[in-house]
Amino acid sequence: MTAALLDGKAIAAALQGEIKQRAALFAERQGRPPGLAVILVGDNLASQVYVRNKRRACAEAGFHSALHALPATTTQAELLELINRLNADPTIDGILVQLPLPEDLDESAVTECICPTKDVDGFHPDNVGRLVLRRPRLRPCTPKGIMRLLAETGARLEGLDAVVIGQSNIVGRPMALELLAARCTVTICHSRTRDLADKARSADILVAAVGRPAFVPGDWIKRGAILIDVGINRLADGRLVGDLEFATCAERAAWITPVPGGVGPMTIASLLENTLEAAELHAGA
Ligand SMILES: NC(=O)C1=CN([C@@H]2O[C@H](COP(=O)(O)OP(=O)(O)OC[C@H]3O[C@@H](n4cnc5c(N)ncnc54)[C@H](OP(=O)(O)O)[C@@H]3O)[C@@H](O)[C@H]2O)C=CC1
Ligand SMILES: Nc1nc(=O)c2c([nH]1)NC[C@@H]1CN(c3ccc(C(=O)N[C@@H](CCC(=O)O)C(=O)O)cc3)C=[N+]21
Ligand SMILES: [Mg+2]
Repeated sequence: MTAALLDGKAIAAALQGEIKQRAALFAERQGRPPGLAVILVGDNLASQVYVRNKRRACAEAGFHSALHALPATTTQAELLELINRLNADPTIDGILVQLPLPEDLDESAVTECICPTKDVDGFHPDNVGRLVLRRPRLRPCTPKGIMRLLAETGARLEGLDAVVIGQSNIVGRPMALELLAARCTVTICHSRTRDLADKARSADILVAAVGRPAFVPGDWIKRGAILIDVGINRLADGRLVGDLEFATCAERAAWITPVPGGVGPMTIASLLENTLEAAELHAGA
């Protein structure tokens, strides 16, 4: 078997086309477009690339976007003051603070300062709690985008064995909750997991969110599995690769996401979708 490619780039482009139309309708009715504020603290190079991609997507979809690029020396008080100003700004529907933050800043205090209806990352405890309770409002972008990719396979998810490698707040945990809501049987693995290869081999759906190049070899893959590669790893030669050993994994799987062009573009499409949903909440639409 050779896996079919789950083309995130193409699926995200189609989604963004629909979002653009909905945004135009919103702007016509409300007299303003949906607005996203992105806060970037310090000069992390990868973060600059992602932020550029996010702002480009906003422009293409007809959203208002405002970049707040702050120096690495920004204090916690200054950052919270900016967030409070954006919380009160009626032209801004979504606020995204690019992570990771420089060491001296407190990520959870910053996340909790964002108004939950403007939390387009879905990281605020209110939104996390809502996801746990299966009454989601704003859902974390990467897992949300992945659920859309899974829908594109046409597979019936109910009852499938899903294995998530990685338990971070931004990817692994919300991913597991999304899969559970779809009534998969979910296993979450991490750096202390024993017999990881066996766990992976049991997976009908395998999501790798580790951050190590080619971490998952082909002989960990069940034949016919759906493989989702979240990892974004920049090699010394400049190439971008995922967490899966792509060629050997693709030999066994039914579906596989490429890196680049898989999960990354879906994350950005979900961010736009969340910003539009937040705008609709704010407009009472
Ligand atoms: N495509 C996209 O849209 C996005 C891509 N990413 C990428 O996804 C990757 C993961 O991101 P993120 O979740 O933030 O990363 P984190 O570093 O926060 O989490 C990595 C997870 O992998 C686990 N892990 C590390 N080593 C092993 C190991 N040897 N065996 C099993 N598990 C292990 C860690 O376990 P433990 O908890 O025990 O330490 C942790 O849970 C990165 O490459 C990141 O760049 C992230 C966000 C969006
Ligand atoms: N508050 C916050 N929200 C995030 O959503 C968030 C974050 N912080 N910090 C970092 C991670 C990472 N992330 C990515 C988004 C897009 C691509 C993306 O566009 N990837 C392209 C290629 C990008 C490239 O060329 O480097 C692709 O996979 O095809 C990747 C990674 C969002 N994150
Ligand atoms: Mg992290």
